[in-house]
Amino acid sequence: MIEVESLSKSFKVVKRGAGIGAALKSLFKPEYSTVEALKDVSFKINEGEIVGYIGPNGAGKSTTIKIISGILVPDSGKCNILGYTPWKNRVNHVKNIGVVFGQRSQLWWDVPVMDSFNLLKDIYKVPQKEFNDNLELLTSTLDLSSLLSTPVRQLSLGQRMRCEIGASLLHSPKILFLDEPTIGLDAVSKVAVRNFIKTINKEKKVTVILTTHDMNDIEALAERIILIGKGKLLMDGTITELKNKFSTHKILKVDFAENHENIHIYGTQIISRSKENITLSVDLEKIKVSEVIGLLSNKLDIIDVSVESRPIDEIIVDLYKEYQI
Ligand SMILES: Nc1ncnc2c1ncn2[C@@H]1O[C@H](COP(=O)(O)OP(=O)(O)OP(=O)(O)O)[C@@H](O)[C@H]1O
Repeated sequence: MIEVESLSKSFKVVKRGAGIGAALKSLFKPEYSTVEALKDVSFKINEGEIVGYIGPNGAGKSTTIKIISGILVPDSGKCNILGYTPWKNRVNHVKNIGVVFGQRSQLWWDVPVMDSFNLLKDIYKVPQKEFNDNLELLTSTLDLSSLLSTPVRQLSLGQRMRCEIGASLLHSPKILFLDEPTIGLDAVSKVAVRNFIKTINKEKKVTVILTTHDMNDIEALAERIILIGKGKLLMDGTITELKNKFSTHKILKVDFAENHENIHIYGTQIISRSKENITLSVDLEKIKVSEVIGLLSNKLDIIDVSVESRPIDEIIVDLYKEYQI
């Protein structure tokens, strides 16, 4: 469905020093340097996937999204999305895709949201019946009814983002590119946006490419992640593979009836303890969590047990460290 092959893109930027002298010099005698934003990036994405496209600041994520949505032309490489090359067949390509840039609005600032929706209907030539059906679905699932008559500039960030996502789907695209869709949203709005993305992926089979720094978005939505750093594609795999690779420890919390025993179990480290509970870090390469629970239950009257994996944010930090990005 989406085939990207050896994409490369560099930007020529003017070198600038600090101060007025340097500014004047760069105006009259500019010196240039080249930023290689993408170097030989290739991947394939199948219909119905939700792929998290991640990497640190400046990695090349937005550049990729801009190229595959047809906004930017790469220096070299190929891209085939549902039979079209985005930057060559823009008119046909944009009918297949919806794009949301969390940091930028596609809605007209001073007019009510509904007017923007109607304009998009005309731009994309959406048949009236399809538009009405989509509008009804989007209004109910994204809770837009009270927002449609409000000018965009009067909306809160969360309200605007719900309208942006609605706007991107009015023409029933098969693919959705989301660039930081939950940036700045509160917890409730984030969950609402995530649930909505899951719903349209399941029910309408919309394929989603999601770039975000919020690893909870990735964990909640994406089964597969593609990691990019310094313009290069570094890893392409499932979240489970990633977790297995970096989750060498689990946190085990055990509540028990009062106890005074000293607990020493091979492969574990005590993080905290009191009379009624203990928190252990379990080294999975040395011992299984179930074995630790078994050993503890021989000695103690256990009331409750919980096992936690390492938070995904910490795993990503390790991942970035491993690739030195
Ligand atoms: N229009 C431009 N002109 C010059 N350099 C650019 C331009 N757009 C991007 N770059 C450079 O290309 C590199 C990749 O930028 P890009 O915006 O794709 O990164 P990103 O992964 O989306 O980062 P972030 O997470 O910070 O949004 C950066 O070094 C950036 O400075």
